[in-house]
Amino acid sequence: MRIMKFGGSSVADAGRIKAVGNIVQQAVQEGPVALVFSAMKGVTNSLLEAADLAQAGQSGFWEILQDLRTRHEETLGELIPDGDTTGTAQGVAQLLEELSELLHGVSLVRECSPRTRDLVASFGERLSCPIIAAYLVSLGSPAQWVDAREMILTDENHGNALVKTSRTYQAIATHLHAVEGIPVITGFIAATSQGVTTTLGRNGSDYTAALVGAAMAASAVEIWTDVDGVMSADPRYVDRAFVIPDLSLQEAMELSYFGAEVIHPYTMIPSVERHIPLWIKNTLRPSARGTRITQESPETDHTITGIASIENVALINVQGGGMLGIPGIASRVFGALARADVNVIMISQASSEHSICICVRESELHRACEFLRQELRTELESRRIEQFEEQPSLEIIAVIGAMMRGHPGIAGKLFSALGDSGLNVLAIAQGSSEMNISFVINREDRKAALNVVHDAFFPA
Ligand SMILES: Nc1ncnc2c1ncn2[C@@H]1O[C@H](COP(=O)(O)OP(=O)(O)O)[C@@H](O)[C@H]1O
Ligand SMILES: N[C@@H](CC(=O)OP(=O)(O)O)C(=O)O
Repeated sequence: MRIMKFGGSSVADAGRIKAVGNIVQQAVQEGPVALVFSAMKGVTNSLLEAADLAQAGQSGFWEILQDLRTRHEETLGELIPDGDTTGTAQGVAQLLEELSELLHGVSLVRECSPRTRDLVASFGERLSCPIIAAYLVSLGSPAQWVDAREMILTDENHGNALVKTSRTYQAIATHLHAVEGIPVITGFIAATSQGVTTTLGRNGSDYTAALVGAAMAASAVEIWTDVDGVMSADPRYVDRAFVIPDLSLQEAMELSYFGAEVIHPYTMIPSVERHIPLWIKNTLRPSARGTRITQESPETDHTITGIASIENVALINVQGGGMLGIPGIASRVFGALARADVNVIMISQASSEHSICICVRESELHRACEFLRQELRTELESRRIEQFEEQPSLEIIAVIGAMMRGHPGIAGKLFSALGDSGLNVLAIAQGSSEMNISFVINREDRKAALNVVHDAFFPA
């Protein structure tokens, strides 16, 4: 069985969905498939924006609701202009009515808990899948849409729920074996054992596909998107970015961790466990080979494999001569950030141990500093810590590659290229795996730095 996941870019409008229909009809000729779909492009962002507006008591969420209604009804009409879409249209209308009541409730109580946010975010996939399933049926492919909340079991960590994999694998296998025809599965969403809706983290439909692949012992998991594969850098910023033909799972994890949103970091885990190859394919150019991701480290004559970047990050710099003698200062810093539920993206510590530099998402900067100042208030008052500096509006860039391990001179080449271009580096870190070197720069230097590094390691 092939698991084929189509992201928001592949179902952005009726035209894209028709291209997906052609790809699916071809695939079905070759053997059994199960399909995973995301919300139409931009819908999840709109839903989360509507939740924020409703929580703030701003009426703008009504316009978003109306736009969603129009977009989904028009898409259904364009896909099936002549067939009977009454059932599907009624289902879409009912979902949108439910969403409307939910957002109205949020606006009345001026509160949107992480649990409620997950429920709001879930409507994107719940709207797209019935429409796509109805379209495939209209093409003569016996498709049946499946609500993944009935199969994927998670904990209660809303927004980034942890999957209970063994029970999930059993539930997926049981559920899908009962589906007649082609399963059209909602990506991104899941549920707790109490049936409360959760989500797998942004970009999480890839992970859904990998879970389905693992549960069904698939021959391959294919991530269909709008680029020819995993590229040597984000093609939106680096014109000379090229498709990486083969990637190891570890390299793919590093690239996705450091911002290559083309694939969700957790996607690789089920594949590692079950030796299932992952493919990144282009819905707009299905004949292109794509990128194959497997356990093996492919042969390459490049010293690095790719470059990734994470935008909207911030640095917290804690510095002071008095830090030298403070036992466990680092663990206290990490303890405070853990209590703040802040994810540390990168850390670099001066060898003199008198400074610690931490990189976090900009959206978590305020909370991180609040908890850190609380934890270090004694040292701050006694001036043993002299400096506590926050730097927002930054960017992390990482160079990644299995061949970097034990290959001297990469850091030198990287930072001399940046220095020669007058690009200032604010912090540096190297992963213990020696498969990545990451550094922090000002946000406005992002495009220049990505191209300088790409030219340095992949000269024309
Ligand atoms: N290294 C990379 N290789 C390929 N695409 C990348 C990379 N880094 C960032 N991207 C961006 O990721 C996008 C695909 O991810 P996403 O927008 O989530 O697609 P989908 O909606 O299909 O899930 C591409 O259009 C590209 O702009
Ligand atoms: N719709 C969800 C899940 C997802 O994976 O979307 P996409 O496949 O478009 O990245 C999101 O936007 O996060």
